[in-house]
Amino acid sequence: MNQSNSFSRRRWMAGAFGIACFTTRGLFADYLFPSPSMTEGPFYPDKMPLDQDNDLIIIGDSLTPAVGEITHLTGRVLSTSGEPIRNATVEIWQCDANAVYLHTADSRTKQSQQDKNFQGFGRFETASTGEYRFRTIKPVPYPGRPAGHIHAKVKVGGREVLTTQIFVRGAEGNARDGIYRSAGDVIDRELVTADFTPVPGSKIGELAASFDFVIGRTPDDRNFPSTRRAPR
Ligand SMILES: O=C(O)c1ccc(O)c(O)c1
Repeated sequence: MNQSNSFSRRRWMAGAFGIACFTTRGLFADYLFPSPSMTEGPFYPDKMPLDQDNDLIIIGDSLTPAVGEITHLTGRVLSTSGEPIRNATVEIWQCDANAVYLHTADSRTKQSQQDKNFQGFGRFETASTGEYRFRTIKPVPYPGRPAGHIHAKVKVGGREVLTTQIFVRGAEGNARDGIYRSAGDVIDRELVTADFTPVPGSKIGELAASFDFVIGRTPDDRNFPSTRRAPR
């Protein structure tokens, strides 16, 4: 075996190795699981509140906060390859502590129960890190919906790219909630569930919840479970 032959054989092997790595990269690449889409439900606000900021606890410059367990909901908007998505608009809406939505079909019949200090809807636009934050309340059950949940919608460039819901890990009503159960398999339910944990040192019992919105589909989608991992 002469020198050049050996050299070219090594080159060929290196080339083949490179091609093999390239072609298998798709199988072994690490993609985030896309957030499952879930129903918008009947109560996306039909009349937007004047205050649509990311603090749902205080309306305008009111001094009276909403009733409920104050929750700092934070997270990121990401692509399935883990890139932060900037200029994404995250909208959330949920019923108040008395289970009344900011929607005339709901509040009309429950006016006296409505918490007038709960904003019911909020918006946040992401910057380059894809991060968002809201101050809201821990969601409570709604008649017929035993699992408390926060509705969410993500828009990019004005286009709706995801409508989903955020559920509370360990909530007693989860197992009885038809919409939670229909989210998909156990992984899908995991992907729409967040821990609501006490904020260390908070004297008023605030909670923190972290939830990433992962937009899109993995190239291999549902075929290679080993390549899918849950958002943190
Ligand atoms: O179908 C319903 O009645 C219903 C009620 C409340 C919700 O938040 C929802 O998503 C659906």
